[in-house]
Amino acid sequence: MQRNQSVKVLVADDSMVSRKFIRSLLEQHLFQVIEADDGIAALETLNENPDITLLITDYNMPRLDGFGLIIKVREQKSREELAIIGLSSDGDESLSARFIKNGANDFLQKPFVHEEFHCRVLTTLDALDMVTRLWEQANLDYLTNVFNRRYFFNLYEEKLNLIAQKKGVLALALLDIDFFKQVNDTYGHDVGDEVLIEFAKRLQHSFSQHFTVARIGGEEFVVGFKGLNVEKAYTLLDRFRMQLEVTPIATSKGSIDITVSTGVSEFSCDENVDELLNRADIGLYDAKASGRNVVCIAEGKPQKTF
Ligand SMILES: Nc1nc2c(ncn2[C@@H]2O[C@H](COP(=O)(O)OP(=O)(O)OP(=O)(O)O)[C@@H](O)[C@H]2O)c(=O)[nH]1
Repeated sequence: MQRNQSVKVLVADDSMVSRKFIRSLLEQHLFQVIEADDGIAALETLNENPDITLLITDYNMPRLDGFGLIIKVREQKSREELAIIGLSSDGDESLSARFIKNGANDFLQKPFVHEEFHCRVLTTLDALDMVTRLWEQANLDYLTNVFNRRYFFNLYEEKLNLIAQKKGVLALALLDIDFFKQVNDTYGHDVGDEVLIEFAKRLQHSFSQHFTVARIGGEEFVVGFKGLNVEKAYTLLDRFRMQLEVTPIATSKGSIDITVSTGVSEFSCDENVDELLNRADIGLYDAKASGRNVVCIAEGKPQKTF
């Protein structure tokens, strides 16, 4: 029940009586309910509320019917992102199979027993939760909860091809916490973990609204700056570096001063992720060699803005 309070369900049905009835069943289980009176209104509502996780849709509706709605929705959202349950009072026995072929997760024939309705909704949402958990285990870093290496490489293989086709720009930063071994040696591995978690939070806070942040190794993180050239990325990264330097990380063993060294490279159309990352690594090597706590543009000289 507690989970249900955060679940938004969209009910698409042209019959107000039917919508109100389904709403009352869902609200008994504390779901948040939104209504739409046909397929077009449902599409608009889904666009305005990207956090809807379940769509319950009737088959016969004016303007756009249940099948048309599902086909349109599935162009944007997979079964793992948005669950759909089809409903119909039409006696056509092939409807359930057609609903599912078109992309519904499940189907219910009207009229239905309340208990069956609740079972279908809960089973569909449980399956969605399980897929989400599996996806998170495969793609998020277990310690810091930012994207992991696997996610980053998969995403960027695709992204670089698209950027090359469109002649877009992208800068890639490789960030490595300075003297991190000393943190572990002085305070213990658990405190080292606390530092990594807070460092990742700060990176996310600074960059993840517009850019991709991932942990790709022990104390190594990447940020992919799609749409930015290396100079613009440098400015953001150097601001991050300065803020980190003056804001110690609070841990269970007290505040710890941390600095970061960063290498940043700009995508050139004929390279893959490994090559781009290798060039950022050359920048990182320069940053470490020049004394750390600095951002270096790949194959360039260490630069500070002050
Ligand atoms: N606590 C913690 N430590 C980790 C984790 N992964 C890697 N490390 C540690 O990170 C440290 C990295 O140390 P080094 O590669 O020697 O680099 P450094 O001490 O940061 O020195 P520079 O990079 O040269 O500034 C090692 O001590 C690893 O054991 C982790 O998940 N948790």
